[in-house]
Amino acid sequence: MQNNCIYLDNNATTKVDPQVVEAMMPYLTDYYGNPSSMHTFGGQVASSMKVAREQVASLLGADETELIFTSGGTEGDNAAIRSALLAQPEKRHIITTQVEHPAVLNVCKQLESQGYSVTYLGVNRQGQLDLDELEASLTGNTALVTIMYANNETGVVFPIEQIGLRVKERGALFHVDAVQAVGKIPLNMKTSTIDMLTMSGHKIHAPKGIGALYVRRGVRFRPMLIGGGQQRGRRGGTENVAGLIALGKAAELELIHLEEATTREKRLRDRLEKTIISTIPDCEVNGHPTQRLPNTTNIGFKYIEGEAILLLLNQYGICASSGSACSSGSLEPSHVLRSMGLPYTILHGSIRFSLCRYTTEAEIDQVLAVMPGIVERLRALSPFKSDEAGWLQEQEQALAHR
Ligand SMILES: Cc1ncc(COP(=O)(O)O)c(C=O)c1O
Ligand code: FES
Repeated sequence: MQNNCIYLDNNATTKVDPQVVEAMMPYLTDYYGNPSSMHTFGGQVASSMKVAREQVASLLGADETELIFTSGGTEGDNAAIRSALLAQPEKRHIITTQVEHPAVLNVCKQLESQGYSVTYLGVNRQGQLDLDELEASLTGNTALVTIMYANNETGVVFPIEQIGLRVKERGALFHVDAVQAVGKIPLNMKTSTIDMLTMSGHKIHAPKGIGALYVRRGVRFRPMLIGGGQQRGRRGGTENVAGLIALGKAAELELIHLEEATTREKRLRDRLEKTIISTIPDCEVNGHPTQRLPNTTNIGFKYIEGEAILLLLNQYGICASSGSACSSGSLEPSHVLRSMGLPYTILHGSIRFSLCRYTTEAEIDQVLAVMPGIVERLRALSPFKSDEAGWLQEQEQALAHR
């Protein structure tokens, strides 16, 4: 297996930090007791879990009792949405956006088939929401507003607190999928309007399959997993102890590196992005120039296929992506870029680079060294440019009719 690549796909998943591995290892070997057991052997594990809970709580500015450990982002999103509806059976309306992760969108679609009505807010060309549209959609029947903090594909950040104020005015619950924001944006639940917030371990250098859902004290929670009384009855099942310890350590490290994410990573991202835009013709950044995560850039290269760029980058040992990990490979253009109303050529020629604290100057240099050649090579082969106008019109029309 190849593991010496230049890894610029950190929004898909991240490398587990060696300190995280070290912290979790004893819980896979020596400390295997059940945290719910009466004996000291299990009790020790329960104490370590409490420390992990406090570490995660610190990263979110939450109280440790407000956290439910989950299997990751997908479970957190599902549990939050279902809980909000079960807790308010009289309300039948949900508001979300067109650019959410499938863990929210597909749940909403299923709920529609069960009689709920769902408003999918649109975004503009820069990926931003219209807050007036949100306000106009809110009614007394709205049970839940579920909106992501930052988009996984473009990195566009939504004005979550401004949204939250409007949601609270109308008495709806506010859930935020912050899977991509945690560790990249400072969060403080104590001063926030957010009622529930989803996070996932594997985006912050912890392993896959662990995450947490924050539920504000006082917000009624209806569990999705019902079983033993673990996690104060809010998620049955013996805890993923090693994963949980890992999440705690990863959260502690994210807090230490938060400043770095917003300075060093951003500087590297900006250099990558600016150099590409200024040296390669016919390309542009997708998403708002500043309301964006510090580590993400999504760039559209006209007249070529994003997948083709990725294959050539891969030959140089560079990992990037087009769209999101779960839908790439489908060749369907990204639902996020489509919602932004991007023209056909950019829609198909877009790729995402997402950095992390391990990304180096030298790695960015290497990407910058190969990108112009890759784009030039593909454009030379591209049938699009020769009969650009006619071809484009055809494609735009085809898309409009889907
Ligand atoms: C915004 C967002 N939400 C949810 C998820 C799902 O998280 P997980 O893979 O932990 O289920 C992801 C992961 O890709 C994501 O980017
Ligand atoms: S599950 Fe990660 S991008 Fe879809």
